[in-house]
Amino acid sequence: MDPVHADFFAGGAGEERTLRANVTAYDRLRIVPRVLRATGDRDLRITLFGTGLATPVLVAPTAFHLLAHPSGEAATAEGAAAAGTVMVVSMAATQPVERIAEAGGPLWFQLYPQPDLAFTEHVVRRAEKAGCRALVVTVDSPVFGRRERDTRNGFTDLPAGLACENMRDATGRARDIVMDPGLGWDRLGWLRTVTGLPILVKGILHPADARLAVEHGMDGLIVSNHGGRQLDGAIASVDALPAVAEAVGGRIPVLVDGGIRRGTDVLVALALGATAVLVGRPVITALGGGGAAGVRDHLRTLTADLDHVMALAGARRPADLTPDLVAVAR
Ligand SMILES: Cc1cc2nc3c(=O)[nH]c(=O)nc-3n(C[C@H](O)[C@H](O)[C@H](O)COP(=O)(O)O)c2cc1C
Ligand SMILES: O=C(O)C(=O)c1ccccc1
Repeated sequence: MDPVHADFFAGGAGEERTLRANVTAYDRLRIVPRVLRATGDRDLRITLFGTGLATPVLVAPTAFHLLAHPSGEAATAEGAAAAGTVMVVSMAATQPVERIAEAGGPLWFQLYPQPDLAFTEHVVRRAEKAGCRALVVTVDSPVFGRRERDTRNGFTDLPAGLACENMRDATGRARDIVMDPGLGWDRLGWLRTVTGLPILVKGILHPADARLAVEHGMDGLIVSNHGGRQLDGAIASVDALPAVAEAVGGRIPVLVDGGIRRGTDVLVALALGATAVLVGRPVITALGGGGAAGVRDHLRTLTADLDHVMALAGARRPADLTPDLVAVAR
């Protein structure tokens, strides 16, 4: 991979404190296993918004897959489908959602609501028609994070010949994605009138915002700091999870992403109140190294690792994972 693109994928905002914290937070969380629970074989299947999944590990929305592999997002979709899980297609995907959907599903579509409402509605319609089963609205990006690796490398845009294919308007031109500092809950209310798809808000860290998400009729939320790429210094996502899960109180599914690398990380996240987790950078690495098969194998390996550590912790199903199984190391 071009080192400039590798830096784009790997990097975070500012000092990269939050990027690191997402991973190191899991180092401080220890599992308090149960024994003699006679769990037998594990069953990792979950159902989200009516879709049955083989695993509680989903693919997070990430931009520009054609920079990682010549088969791009289509290969990621094929790999996720083979592993029996959801791929969240980024609004900054480098292939059309229709083509990605041909390669595999189930898909959800990630949206940065654009100030141009008619255009936003057009993008939503495309995602719906392509068969996407939920919308993931990213709300942690009122402005674009400052990623200093990209600044140093002079990486500002996609190379010639590549574009955000789902940003094409009626004239066929691919528009730039606008980060909108004017985005508020009213716009999510508007979006609700535009689509019948389930809507998840991505980028919740504060329990008060989690309560607002429920009050505004959101169908799910994702505890996330955008993989440390937006607000450097933001709380690690797994550290924010318990208070958010408590505020939601089981009314809607709570998902989490950021720093999930091992089965034990998934176990801890589910125990602290997540219904499912999403994985970002490891999927890009797997895509770059092995295309669709790489993505499939990565997701299967992570799921097998989860299965293994659940056996060791005395849990049969994701629902068996409760907060008492996690202690903070001193
Ligand atoms: C290269 C890259 C591109 C990303 N692009 C998007 C995006 O287009 N939309 C979005 O909502 N999140 C985006 N994210 C954030 C991810 O969805 C996710 O929150 C994060 O990567 C999870 O952390 P992890 O990489 O440690 O697993 C991106 C992350 C990376 C690393
Ligand atoms: O890099 C990102 O994290 C991201 O969200 C993004 C959004 C738009 C274009 C490119 C990347």
